Amino acid sequence: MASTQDSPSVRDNVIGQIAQEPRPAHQSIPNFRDILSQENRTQSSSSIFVVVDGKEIPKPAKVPKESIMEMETEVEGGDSIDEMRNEFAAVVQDTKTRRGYGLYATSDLLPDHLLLSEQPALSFWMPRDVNMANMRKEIEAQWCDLLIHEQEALREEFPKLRSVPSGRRALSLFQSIMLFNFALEYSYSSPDGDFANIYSLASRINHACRGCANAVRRMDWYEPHRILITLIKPVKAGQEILIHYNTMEGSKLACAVCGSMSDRPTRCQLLRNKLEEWRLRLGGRDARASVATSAEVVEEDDFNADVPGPRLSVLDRAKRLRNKTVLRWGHLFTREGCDWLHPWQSSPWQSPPRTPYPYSPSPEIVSSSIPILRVQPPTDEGSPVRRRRKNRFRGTRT
Ligand SMILES: C[S@@+](CC[C@H](N)C(=O)[O-])C[C@H]1O[C@@H](n2cnc3c(N)ncnc32)[C@H](O)[C@@H]1O
Repeated sequence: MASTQDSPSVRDNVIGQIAQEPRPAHQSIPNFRDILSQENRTQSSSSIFVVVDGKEIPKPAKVPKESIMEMETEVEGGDSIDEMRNEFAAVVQDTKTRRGYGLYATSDLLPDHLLLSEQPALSFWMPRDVNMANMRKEIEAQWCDLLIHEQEALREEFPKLRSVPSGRRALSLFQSIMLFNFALEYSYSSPDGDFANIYSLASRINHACRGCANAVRRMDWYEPHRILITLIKPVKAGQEILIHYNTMEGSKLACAVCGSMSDRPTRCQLLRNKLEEWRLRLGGRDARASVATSAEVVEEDDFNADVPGPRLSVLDRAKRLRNKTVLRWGHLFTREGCDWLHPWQSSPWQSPPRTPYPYSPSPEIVSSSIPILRVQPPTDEGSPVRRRRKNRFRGTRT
């Protein structure tokens, strides 16, 4: 991978360009979304991140688009630092709650840390102009198009895929529906809305309200749509990583931390956030650590918004009311009755234990080797799955 340390970052360039352009008086200072959309329009470049000794160095890079495929082949196949970072930064574990599996940090990290930078393990092309039934058939066809060992690897990775057989030319209606539901549940829509991307680690992240989420997501505009998960709060080793889904699906889920059904935290959580902020301030730590400023979260999340806003059915509203009541009372109980607390909390009022920073990883973490799924074996011409799928749909896309 070419060293690009000295070159200015794409975003800096964009900011520079925006600053140089004469701006009409009525136009406000460009916000984060403007900068991102400018960046996305910079067709010939891509941002690359590199990690050295477990620390993220946002590597400013301006890479010609032609060389991106080459670099990614290198990353997919070799002992990439990027993969190492993902592997060591977070692990999938059973939350032992109704949330099922979740993603947990393996070390103590501060806000703004880029936790994951991951390529999709699988991406389904989602034609926009077809109805749900046809989309299900389309996804079924794409699944049947995969090689058996790719299907097997995915089935092993995601327990919810175990009812979907491998090596078949077609699926039964039940299997097809299971596959479709899996795709809807685990995928992040690409920024252009054309692909539903499923990631080994990022697709395991559970939902929290905006105030309680400790990370935000962003996705590369270009294929293969690498997802970037950045922390907005300090996390402790063993703490669950949570993002605000900001989708219709997310609006039906209770926040994993405070139980709020809206995108705002409960008052109790707000109070805890405030107390935590002051605790850190008094301790001379970075004050912005505790509470993500809503503005930041909104900026990043809105960029990823899949739907304009939640529109709940009567049944969903009734469920929401029921959950709200149950979860609110749950706060009165201890950890056993209150399964959304973080592992370090024995009660909702307890502050996280302090650990010195920078964190030096413990020997167990360094020596643990969590296999990373590589569904697409690297070849000289890129991934066979993607190539085959592209050929299949060539000429059919509008
Ligand atoms: C992207 S998956 C997350 C990983 C999933 N928990 C697993 O077991 O693999 C999204 C699904 O996780 C569950 N989930 C996520 N956040 C949740 C929450 N706060 N409360 C309850 N369930 C949640 C929901 O079933 C949702 O459809």
